[in-house]
Amino acid sequence: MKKNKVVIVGAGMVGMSYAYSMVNQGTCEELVLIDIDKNRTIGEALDLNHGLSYAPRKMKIYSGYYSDCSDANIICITAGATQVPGETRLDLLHKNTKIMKSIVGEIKKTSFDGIIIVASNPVDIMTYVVWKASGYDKSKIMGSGTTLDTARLRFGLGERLGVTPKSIHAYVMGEHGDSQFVAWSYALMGVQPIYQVASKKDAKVKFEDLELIEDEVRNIAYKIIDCKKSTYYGIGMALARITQAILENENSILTVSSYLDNKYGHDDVFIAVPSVVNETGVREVIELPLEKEEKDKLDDSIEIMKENIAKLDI
Ligand SMILES: NC(=O)C1=CN([C@@H]2O[C@H](COP(=O)(O)OP(=O)(O)OC[C@H]3O[C@@H](n4cnc5c(N)ncnc54)[C@H](O)[C@@H]3O)[C@@H](O)[C@H]2O)C=CC1
Ligand SMILES: CC(=O)C(=O)O
Repeated sequence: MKKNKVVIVGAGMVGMSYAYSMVNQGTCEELVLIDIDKNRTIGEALDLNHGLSYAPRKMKIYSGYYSDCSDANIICITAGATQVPGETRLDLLHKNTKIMKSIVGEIKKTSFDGIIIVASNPVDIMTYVVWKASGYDKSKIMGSGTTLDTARLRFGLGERLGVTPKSIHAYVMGEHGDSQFVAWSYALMGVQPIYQVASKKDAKVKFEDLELIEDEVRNIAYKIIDCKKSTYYGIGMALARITQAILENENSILTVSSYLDNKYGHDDVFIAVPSVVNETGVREVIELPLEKEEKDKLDDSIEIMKENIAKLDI
């Protein structure tokens, strides 16, 4: 039987927040850290090991090498450059493409046949790059997509409506970036459509607030980057959630960045859409009949992805 093993490539703020979330949640049995900064992985592995006395399960955590990928269930790529204030995620396109290609080159030298999760930005395009450069099955590669933005939306709506984010069932779709959008026509508070909630006379969230909330979600990473240079706890938790869905064969619906194989009228692109995630990777992309305005936004987002992919040599 295969081990329950995760390899993180990129032991920076995102990689280590993800690792810390997994140690706290007992997500996997074996956790390997890889980074071009070998010393950093040694220090991080020691630090995490010192928390194991208080963790929910026994784990093996160590600084490793690409050869450790061979029998891994999941490789999560969190390596790469980050935005500085004023930069968009798309500004990282060329720098991080180079890094993705070099990492995939190393992974390909091993007999790895598990699932790859990509978090490095611009994540939808980096997921495409990893797929193209690896030649692996498209269903076995996914990006973190808008799992973080979806969590931000649920938090923002939950706060305003006075309910836990866990009872908000709403999705951010499209690019993990400036062209993302909320599929409001499918947003629910519990079992009540948000449109219905917002139409009440004494509503805590009114129709005119929806656009403001959507803008806030779209732009909140810029605010965090201005305040503290980068964002990492939220994505760390989102990556741990995706990992759990894979390792536990959950068939959970998550807005990962998935390959569109003639879905939503598109192909040859990875973009965030609700997808069923299990031990095989993306089992299925869910094709929602979107309202026209939402479908136009998805089309625009995909167009931006394709324009940027066309600039790359992969
Ligand atoms: N998908 C999402 O929702 C989010 C994505 N990100 C992205 O995650 C990425 C990482 O961000 P941070 O961890 O904050 O950056 P960081 O600078 O803290 O860490 C990056 C790590 O990557 C390592 N690295 C660079 N090139 C490498 C290579 N070729 N092989 C192995 N390791 C390499 C560096 O040594 C460093 O330790 C960025 O691209 C950032 O934009 C950040 C937040 C949310
Ligand atoms: C940096 C980034 O992609 C985020 O926090 O959404």
